[in-house]
Amino acid sequence: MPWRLARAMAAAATPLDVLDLPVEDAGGAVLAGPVRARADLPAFDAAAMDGYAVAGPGPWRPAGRVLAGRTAPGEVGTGEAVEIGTGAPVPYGTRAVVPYEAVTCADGRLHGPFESGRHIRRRGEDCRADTKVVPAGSVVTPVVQGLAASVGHDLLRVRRRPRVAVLVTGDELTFSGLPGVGRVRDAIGPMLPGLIDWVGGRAAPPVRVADERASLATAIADAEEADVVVVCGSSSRGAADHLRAVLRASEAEFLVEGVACRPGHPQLLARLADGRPVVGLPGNPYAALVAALTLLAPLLGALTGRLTAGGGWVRLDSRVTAHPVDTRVVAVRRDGAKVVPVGRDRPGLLWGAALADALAVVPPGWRGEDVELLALPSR
Ligand SMILES: Nc1nc2c(c(=O)[nH]1)N[C@H]1C(S)=C(S)[C@@H](COP(=O)(O)OP(=O)(O)OC[C@H]3O[C@@H](n4cnc5c(N)ncnc54)[C@H](O)[C@@H]3O)O[C@H]1N2
Ligand code: MOO
Repeated sequence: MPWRLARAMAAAATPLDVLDLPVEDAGGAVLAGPVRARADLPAFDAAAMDGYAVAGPGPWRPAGRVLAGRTAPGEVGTGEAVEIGTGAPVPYGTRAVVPYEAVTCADGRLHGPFESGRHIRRRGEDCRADTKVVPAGSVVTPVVQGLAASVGHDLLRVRRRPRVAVLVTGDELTFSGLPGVGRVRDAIGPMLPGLIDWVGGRAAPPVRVADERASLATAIADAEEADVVVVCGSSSRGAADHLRAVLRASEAEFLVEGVACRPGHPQLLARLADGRPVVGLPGNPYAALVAALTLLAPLLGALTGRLTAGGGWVRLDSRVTAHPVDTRVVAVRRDGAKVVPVGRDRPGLLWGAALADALAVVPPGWRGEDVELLALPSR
């Protein structure tokens, strides 16, 4: 299947259910509806400077004080100056606030410039009640949490974060210490939880599965709590690769079975009989990363209802060569206005991707047109 179509297949999943979370706990979730202001902002006419609220030109006679937090601001009359703190509600009749620095005192009178409307934040001037301030599908970032609180929200309606089971196959894998003859350190188990979290899911700790058909079938069946099951390795056609056979035997429906891309062509997406998706990632770690960004990231994005934020389209260094029929996915970094290949991105090696700013999607037969960038997790 062409790379772009495979990605679109993954992105067609139906979003999960919604829940209301306290603003403080909603970080990282995706908004199920827009955030609307629940009140005018500011909610009252307020001083923007520490100084004096006045009703017209000076000189003024000092007439009391209002500090922030007061609810009854009183009144300011002609020729009066009410001392006021930034953020405090201005007294009725205020036409300007004159900052302390601009005021001098002589003969018991205050003197200073008067400019009608100056240094008053009028009710609703930042935003009116019911204005949509953040669109549905946005990620609740720390800034969104702050804004949501400013406009009066205690709870935010978000999509449930998909729970992802990660099954790591490969009898040759070791999980600590050095690789050696016939022994390969698991690199996908340590990579996936952070990547899944970054795209809005929640990964359970990776589960090791022996290269046996029955073990893989049992592990998939046991992952019943998961909204998505990811199988690492076992995606190809070798004697120890059982994923396709297990899925066929369980009457799963294949949505994507192989993608015309390099690396990562054996990746797959299927739907279990109960509707839950299974993503098969190739065992080669860089191929697994490419597949995770091709199928898993758009799938989790769709389940959370996340607005797709592409990495943008850029001009790519002409040293990159295209493949005649497959899409190439290449580790790149920005170098001024250009994007250049990092190298060290063979299927089994994460070195290039670890140094890269993004992965560039180079279509088959590419001849120098702008290419799409896939963002990589930055932390
Ligand atoms: N006859 C064919 N053989 C292969 C094809 C093919 O089209 N026809 N495709 C090749 C490509 S491309 C890839 S990628 C691999 C995919 O294989 P699997 O997904 O079945 O994975 P394994 O065979 O188990 O492992 C491949 C390779 O990756 C290493 N590996 C596996 N898991 C991990 C892990 N968690 N961390 C680090 N390294 C891992 C494993 O030791 C192997 O070296 O198939 C090719 N063959
Ligand atoms: O397509 Mo494989 O996934 O290159 O290593």
